[in-house]
Amino acid sequence: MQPVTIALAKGRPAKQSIDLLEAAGIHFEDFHEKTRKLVFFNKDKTLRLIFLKGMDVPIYVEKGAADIGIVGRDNIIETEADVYEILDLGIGKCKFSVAGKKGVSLPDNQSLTIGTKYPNIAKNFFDKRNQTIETVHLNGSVELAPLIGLADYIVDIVETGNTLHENGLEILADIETISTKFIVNKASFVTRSKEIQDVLKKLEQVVSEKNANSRL
Ligand SMILES: Nc1ncnc2c1ncn2[C@@H]1O[C@H](COP(=O)(O)OP(=O)(O)OP(=O)(O)O)[C@@H](O)[C@H]1O
Ligand SMILES: O=P(O)(O)OC[C@H]1O[C@H](OP(=O)(O)OP(=O)(O)O)[C@H](O)[C@@H]1O
Repeated sequence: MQPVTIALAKGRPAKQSIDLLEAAGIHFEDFHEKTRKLVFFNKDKTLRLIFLKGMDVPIYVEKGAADIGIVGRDNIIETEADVYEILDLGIGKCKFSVAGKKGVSLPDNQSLTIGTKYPNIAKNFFDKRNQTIETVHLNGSVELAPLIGLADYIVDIVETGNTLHENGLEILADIETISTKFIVNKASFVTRSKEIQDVLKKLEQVVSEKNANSRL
């Protein structure tokens, strides 16, 4: 039998995701924080872990190249992947916001230029306001765009708000909250149900214990 493949997003929440798997008793051999390897197996080779860019995780899962994905909801919404979103892992918590230079308002009656890593999310938000936008698709340091005059506003992730604050920007509207999700390929959910439920139940247990402890 093929191993069940778990696609895990590299980047910020990767360490916390691995810690959750470990706490659930799911260990991958030879894995260590500084490794450059991208594929790992558990001891009995029933599970395979692959590391990839967050934006690629929902694609791998939708196409069945991975059965399970552990990835930020930002990537799921942006890619519009057709997958089951099963469990909120309670990590990687942040939100999507529209921001601009301090003191500048967000007009609702004119076309705007928006700098963002997430053009679909930006477009969907402004579509709902019946507002046309031109997006400038950026790959990072998005907060620079309004400062340098590349775009009037940005749509980006905000966690502490420090990056906005330190660059003289402020939130003008909140779009939605984000966290890291456990997603599953729709066909695998049926064909590999037993193996997937086994991983899911272990993670659910760890997440609910963490939530209970944080309420104490
Ligand atoms: N400031 C933040 N606070 C909390 N979670 C964040 C923050 N920024 C990003 N995230 C979450 O962590 C995931 C990975 O973010 P990170 O910025 O580390 O990715 P990255 O690897 O730099 O991105 P890219 O894939 O664009 O190179 C995001 O998809 C999002 O879900
Ligand atoms: O509200 P804060 O806690 O300041 O976090 C928000 C920042 O974190 C993310 O960027 P990241 O650090 O991933 O860098 P990037 O510019 O390469 O996307 C995001 O794009 C913001 O810039």
